[in-house]
Amino acid sequence: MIEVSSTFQLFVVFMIILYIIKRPRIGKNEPPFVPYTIPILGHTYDYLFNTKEFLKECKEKYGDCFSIYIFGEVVTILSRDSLTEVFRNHNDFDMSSATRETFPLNRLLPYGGNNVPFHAKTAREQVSGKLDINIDIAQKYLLEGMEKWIGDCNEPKVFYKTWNLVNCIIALPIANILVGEEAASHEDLVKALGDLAFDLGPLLVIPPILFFIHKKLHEIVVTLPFKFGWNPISRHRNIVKNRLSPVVEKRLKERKELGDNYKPYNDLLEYYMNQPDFDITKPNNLLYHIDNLFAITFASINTTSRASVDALYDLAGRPELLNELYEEALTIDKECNGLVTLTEIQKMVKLDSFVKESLRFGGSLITLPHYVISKSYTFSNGFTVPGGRMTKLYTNDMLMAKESFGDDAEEFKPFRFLNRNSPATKVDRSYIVFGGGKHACPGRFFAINETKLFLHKVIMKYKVSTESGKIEDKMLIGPSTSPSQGGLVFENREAASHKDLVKLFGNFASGSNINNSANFHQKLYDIVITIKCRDIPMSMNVGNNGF
Ligand code: HEM
Repeated sequence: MIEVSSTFQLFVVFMIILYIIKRPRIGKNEPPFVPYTIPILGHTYDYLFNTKEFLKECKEKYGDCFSIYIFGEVVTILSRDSLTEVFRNHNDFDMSSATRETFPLNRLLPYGGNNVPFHAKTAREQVSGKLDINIDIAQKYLLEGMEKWIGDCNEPKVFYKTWNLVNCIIALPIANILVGEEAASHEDLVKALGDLAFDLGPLLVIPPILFFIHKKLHEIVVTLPFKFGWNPISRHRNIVKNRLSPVVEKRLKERKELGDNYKPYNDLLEYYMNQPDFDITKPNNLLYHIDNLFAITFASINTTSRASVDALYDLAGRPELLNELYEEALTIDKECNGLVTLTEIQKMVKLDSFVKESLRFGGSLITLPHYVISKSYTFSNGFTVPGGRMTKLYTNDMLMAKESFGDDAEEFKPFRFLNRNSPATKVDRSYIVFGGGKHACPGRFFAINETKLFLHKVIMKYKVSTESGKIEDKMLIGPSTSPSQGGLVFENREAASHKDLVKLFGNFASGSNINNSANFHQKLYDIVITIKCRDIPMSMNVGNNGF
């Protein structure tokens, strides 16, 4: 009994000390601080479990820029103009150090991988900068991946873990672009790269409860399992090392033997091999380059597959949109006989607008944390935040701004950006899906084109619908979202159309369509164009088509 009471006393003393140490200290001229009632916990509960309403209320009451108390620290939430200032002033705000706190990439990739400017240059020059070549590779392997993981679907097939499915398909072309066809012919390597981000994903969603005591504690606890054998990174690193070593050796031998006649490979591995610090005779040098490869893998595969799966759900819940995009796809596909190049992707203007709208509706409320790294920063609205302050961007508020997207900003309008000289890759003050300013995502040109190509191939081959028949909502996890896990139904277009045709004539023969011949003609026309009777002009009107 005495032991219980002394433990309790100790706990109370600990909490009092914690309260005193962690008391929010708000300086002069800071953004308004939102009052709270529960000591220590502050706004943490509302931020995690009532995020949408909580942030909305705060913004209505305190304006675009306000501070809250979560996980034992004061965090300043920024929207609209003050958010834009973060992107414009990269010498005052830093994202890497802020992200590292909850996602210690430096601990996960101990050999390398932390040189962000190098990855930005790599993505800009080698991935987005070689779009022509990379899109050809993407086309070949997207088709192979779709064949392998989705299949023919002559009978409708329902998929549930759709993000994983799409991630497998997206990983295949990206792996080929990163390490080349020879290494990427090994399934275990492609799987290692594809799974990398998913295996690390759980780290991102662990709420940093230990921040209440000390920030470092969270990192120690999160990386603890790695020390006891649970380390997805080292497992993947071994696979990639085993597959890349012989390829690297072969290329080095070719370089030596062929000299000036050596024909460089068009992949990122070749780029790494051309770096002055590439020397596999040095210990851990190959591991250093593999960690660099992991960093770019982490930035590219999971993000692109997320964009693609979100768009797929947005499409599947809207059959009329699918039909409209199918018409555009069919016209373009006919022009190039199914062999799509960058030029054709650029002609897919409706698809582009839809992808942009789908990304705008990503749904995550708060993203892109940044630390104030200068002594202090004064926003143009006059508020000052001190150095060392964590700021978080209320991106969803900006993406739903009526001032930028019109009065219907909160409505999903797939062709909102059509004929507006506003492609999905364009970053501007309010379209911040890819960040902004100096650090705006350099991989976005590739990501958008690959997403469009993937959707094009899916639209051409399948009828996609949600199993529920409704538009599926994303799952809100605190301030972030994850794709719906509702079933997606894939059905081969041609097989479905043949069945529809048999059914239509069956009904006609039994007389059930006899009183509605316009309806019969329209249905017949839809079916015929779907079966790729490509000589029928798309604009042909049922009223005067002579059926
Ligand atoms: C739809 C897919 C993608 C989305 C939504 C996305 C989003 C983002 C965002 C929001 C940032 C932070 C920007 C900022 O700090 O202002 C970023 C940075 C970055 N992204 Fe992407 N990204 C995608 C695809 C890719 C791809 C395919 C690559 C590589 C090929 C890539 C490479 C990078 C790199 C290297 C950075 C760091 C840039 C820097 O700090 O200077 N991303 N991305």
